[in-house]
Amino acid sequence: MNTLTKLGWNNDWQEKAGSSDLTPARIITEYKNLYKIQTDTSIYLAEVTGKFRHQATVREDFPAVGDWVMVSTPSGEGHAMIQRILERTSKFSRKAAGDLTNEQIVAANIDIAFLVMSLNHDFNLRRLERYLIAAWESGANPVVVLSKADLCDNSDEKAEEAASAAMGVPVLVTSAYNGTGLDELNSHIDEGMTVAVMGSSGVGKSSIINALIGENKMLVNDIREDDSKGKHTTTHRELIMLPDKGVIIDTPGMRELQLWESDSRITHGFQDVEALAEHCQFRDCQHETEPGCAIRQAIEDGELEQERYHSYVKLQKELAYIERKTDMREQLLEKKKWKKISQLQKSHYK
Ligand SMILES: Nc1nc2c(ncn2[C@@H]2O[C@H](COP(=O)(O)OP(=O)(O)OP(=O)(O)O)[C@@H](O)[C@H]2O)c(=O)[nH]1
Ligand SMILES: [Zn+2]
Repeated sequence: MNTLTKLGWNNDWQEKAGSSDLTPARIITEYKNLYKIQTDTSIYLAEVTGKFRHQATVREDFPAVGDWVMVSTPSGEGHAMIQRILERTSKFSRKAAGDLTNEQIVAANIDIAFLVMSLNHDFNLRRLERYLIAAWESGANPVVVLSKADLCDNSDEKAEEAASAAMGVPVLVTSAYNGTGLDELNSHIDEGMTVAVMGSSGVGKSSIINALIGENKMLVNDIREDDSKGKHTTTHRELIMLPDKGVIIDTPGMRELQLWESDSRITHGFQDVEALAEHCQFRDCQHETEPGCAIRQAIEDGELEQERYHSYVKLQKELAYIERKTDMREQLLEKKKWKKISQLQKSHYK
C-alpha cells in the first residue's frame, strides 16, 4: 500500500482534489507560518502561496495539522507551495477569548475521537455529555474510553452508566497498566483512519497513545533528519502513522483543548460588556428598544464598539445553544446525529 493511502487518502479526497497537476499532501506538523507535509514520496517544508495568503480572510482559512492540501513541489531546494486546502470532514478548533472570528483549527479531518475519562477521580457523566457534544460538533465519531480500570472496583457498573449517557456510542474500559481493553481500542481503528485522544489532564492519554504507537514511539514520533548544515536534528511530528494501521494526531493544541469546560473563561473575555449591562434600567434588558439601555448608550457614545457587542451576542447565542444541546435526549432527536450514530453502530457491529 502506498504512503498516501496509509495516511488516509481515499476516493473521497481524490474527488475533492479533482484532476490536477498539483500533488496531494497531508500536513503533519505546523510551525509558525511553515508546515511539514507528507506527499506519497517525500516530506517537505511547505508554505502557502502569496495568492493563498491574500485570499485567506480568517485564521481558519489556513492549513492545520491533519489537513489535506494540494501543493506544487520544489524542483530543487526550497519549500513546497500550498495552493489550496481540500474541504475538511471534521475540525477541532480553539477560539481566542472574546474573538469569535479568529477560530484556530487545532486539528482537521479526525475520524475517531477517543474521549478519555478515568474511572477514578475524573468520572463524571455531565462532562462525558459535553465531550460527546463537542465531538459531534467537530464532525468526528466519538468512542468513549474509561481509563485506569485497575483503580476501580465497579468498572462494569460505571461502564453501564456511561453507555446509557452515550446512547449507542461505543464505551470501552481500559487500563494502560494491565493492558485491559487496549486490543479493543485498536480494533476501532481501520486502515487510513485518523484518530485523536482527548480528555482532561492526567486521565492517561499519553499512556494510551504510547500503547497504540508501541515500542517504536521514538522511531515513529521523533525522527532524525539532516538539517541544511548536514547535522542530525530530532524533530517532532504531530501526525503519526501508527505501526499497525491508521494515523494519530497528537498536537499540543489538541491536548490543551478543554472542550466546553472553558465556557466561563470565554465569557470572562466580555467583562466590559457585562459590566455595562448591569447599568441598564431593566434587569432583563435585551438591549434592543428598551429605555435606559446602557449598552446602546455606550455604543452611541463610542465607548463600546458595535462589533464587539455583536461578538458578545454571538457568543451568548452559542452558549445557549450548547446549553440546549446538553440535554442528550433533545440532542439525539436531531436527524443528523441519529444518522451518525446508526452508521457508527452499523460499522461497529457488522
Ligand atoms: N493506575 C493507572 N494509572 C495510569 C494508567 N494510565 C496512566 N496512568 C497514570 O496516570 C498519570 C497520568 O498519565 P498520562 O498518560 O500522562 O495522562 P495524560 O492524560 O496524558 O496527561 P496530560 O499529559 O497531563 O494531558 C501517570 O502517572 C500515569 O502513570 C492506568 O491505566 N492505570
Ligand atoms: Zn440594555
